[in-house]
Amino acid sequence: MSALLSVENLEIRTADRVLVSGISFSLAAGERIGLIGESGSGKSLTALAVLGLLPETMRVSGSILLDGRQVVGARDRDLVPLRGRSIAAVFQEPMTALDPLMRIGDQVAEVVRRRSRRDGATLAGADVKAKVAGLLQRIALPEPERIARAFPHEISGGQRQRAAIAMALACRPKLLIADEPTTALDVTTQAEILKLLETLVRDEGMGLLFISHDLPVVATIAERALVMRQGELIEHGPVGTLFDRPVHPYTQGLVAAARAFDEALEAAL
Ligand SMILES: Nc1ncnc2c1ncn2[C@@H]1O[C@H](COP(=O)(O)OP(=O)(O)OP(=O)(O)O)[C@@H](O)[C@H]1O
Repeated sequence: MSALLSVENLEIRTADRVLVSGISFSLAAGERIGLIGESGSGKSLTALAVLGLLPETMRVSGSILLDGRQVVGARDRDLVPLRGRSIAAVFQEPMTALDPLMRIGDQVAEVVRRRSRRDGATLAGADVKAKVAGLLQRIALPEPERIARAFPHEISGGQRQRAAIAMALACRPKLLIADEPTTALDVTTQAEILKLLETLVRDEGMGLLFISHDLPVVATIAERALVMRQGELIEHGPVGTLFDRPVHPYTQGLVAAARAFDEALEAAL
């Protein structure tokens, strides 16, 4: 089976610094991969490269084949059809995806309309409304009708992230990139959003590239994980193996820290 995403020897540099180098991995349709590493290790830049959204000042080399299309070196207008149909993203701060001056329901409706136009269909107003209601229901928002009428600042951070997820879902992408989607939320909301993402990705058969600095969080949602450090990929494998038999001292440190945290938590209970 050919990969949905295949990254080979990716290098990202500015005029005077190599920020990411020698990254190679592939992701099959429906597969869930975690990208883990400390702050500044190059996770977000790798994700932005896959989305074709790196700042213009950065030079990219290597190959990123997404759904059969080469992203490296592609013109932005050639990538527009890929975004939304093949790939969508959810970021740490939901306000990056939301328009502060537009009601939540209208924003989701906009994506539903755009997606159906790309499929060559024009939906009637009532059909759009029904699809928006269905999406808001699927992301388990309380009072979906009130939230559909609300502006982003009138709902909570967790609700905003759910709305951003609804917009990504409305694209029906083959691959979802989730870059630290729960970091800005409190612990209970984090767990709820993780569960929601996991269910949706499984139900839709979407591929997932889940970025986090938190190994236990990655372990709950991904099948395989890639560990990055200082712009390089230092270890990868099934999450169970990484947890039980980490090879690189950095990964060993991550596992030890996660275990120590678990033990401290248990002792406190
Ligand atoms: N626009 C930019 N210009 C120059 N350097 C940048 C830019 N964006 C990121 N970097 C640098 O590239 C490196 C990788 O950054 P990146 O954002 O990918 O890290 P990360 O692993 O996602 O970190 P975090 O977990 O903190 O988000 C860092 O050293 C960062 O300072």
